[in-house]
Amino acid sequence: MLRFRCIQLFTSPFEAPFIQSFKPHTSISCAQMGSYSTTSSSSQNSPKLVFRQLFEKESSTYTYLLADTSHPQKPALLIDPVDKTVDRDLALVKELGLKLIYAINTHVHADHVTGSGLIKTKFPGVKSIISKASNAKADLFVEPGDKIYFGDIFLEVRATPGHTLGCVTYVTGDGPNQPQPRMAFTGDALLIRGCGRTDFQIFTLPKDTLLYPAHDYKGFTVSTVGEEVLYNPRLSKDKEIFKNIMQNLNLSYPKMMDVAVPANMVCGLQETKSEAC
Ligand SMILES: N[C@@H](CCC(=O)N[C@@H](CSS)C(=O)NCC(=O)O)C(=O)O
Ligand SMILES: [Fe+2]
Repeated sequence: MLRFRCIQLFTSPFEAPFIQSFKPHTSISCAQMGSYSTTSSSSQNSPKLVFRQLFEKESSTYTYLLADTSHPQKPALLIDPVDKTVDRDLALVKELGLKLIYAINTHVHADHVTGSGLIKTKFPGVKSIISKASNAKADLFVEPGDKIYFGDIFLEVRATPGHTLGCVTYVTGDGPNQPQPRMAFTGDALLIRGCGRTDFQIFTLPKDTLLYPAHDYKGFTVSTVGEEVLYNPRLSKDKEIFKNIMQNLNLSYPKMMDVAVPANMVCGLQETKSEAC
C-alpha cells in the first residue's frame, strides 16, 4: 500500500517524475450537457481535458471521467465510480481510447458501493485513491494540498469536512496550462442548491469555478461557485439558520447504508477485503 502527499503522483508508468513545462492559457472549446473538452488555442502540446459526467440512477450518483488527451497515453481517471455502472464506464474509457490510471473517491459513500475495487479487478494497473482521513483502504492516500496528476493536468485536494470523515473536494489546477474555468468535484459536501453538509472552503474558489457534485436529486448537472453563494438555500444562510436547516432535514436512513459503508471502506469488495484495494 502506498501513500503520497507529493506535488505529483507518479505511480503510473505514464507519468514523468516532473511536469513543469508551463504552457499558454487554455480555454473551453466545446461545451454541452454532461460533457466537454478544453484545449489551448495557441499550442498543440497544451493539455486538452476530456470530461464526461455519468449518472447512476438508483442512487442519483454522478461519476466523472477526466483525461488528458494531449498526452501520448491519454491518461484518465474516474471520480466516484459506482459498482453497478463500472462496465458502462470502462466501455466508455475503451471507446475513447483512454488509459485509466486512477479510481478516486471523494468520501466513503453511504448510499452505494464504490466501483473502485471492481475496476481494479478488471484493470489491475489502476490505483485506487481516497483521503487518508477517511480511514478507508486504497492504494494511495491523499491529504489536503496534494495534487493528483494525470498527464499534464492535475487535481488539487481540498478538505471539505462535515459530511463524512475525511470528505474531500478535487479541484482542477490553478495555473496557466490548466483547464479554465476551474472545476470542483465536491462529493456530497456541496450539492447543487443543497449540501450533504459542508464548511465553506469551496466558496474560496473563483466565482466561475464549475461545481460538480456526487449526487443530484432534482435534475441539475452543473453549477458555479457564484451561483451557489447566491442561491443555495442552505449555504446562503447564516450559521444558526444553516444549523437549524441541517438538523431538520428529516432524511430517511439510506437504503444501502449497512452494505455500502463497510464495502466502501475496502474498495467496494467486501468478500476479498483489503487485499483488493
Ligand atoms: N434516499 C437515499 C439517501 C439520500 C441521502 O441521504 N443522500 C445523502 C448523500 S448520499 S450519503 C445526502 O446528504 N443528501 C442531502 C439531501 O439534501 O438530500 C437512499 O436511501 O439512498
Ligand atoms: Fe455521501
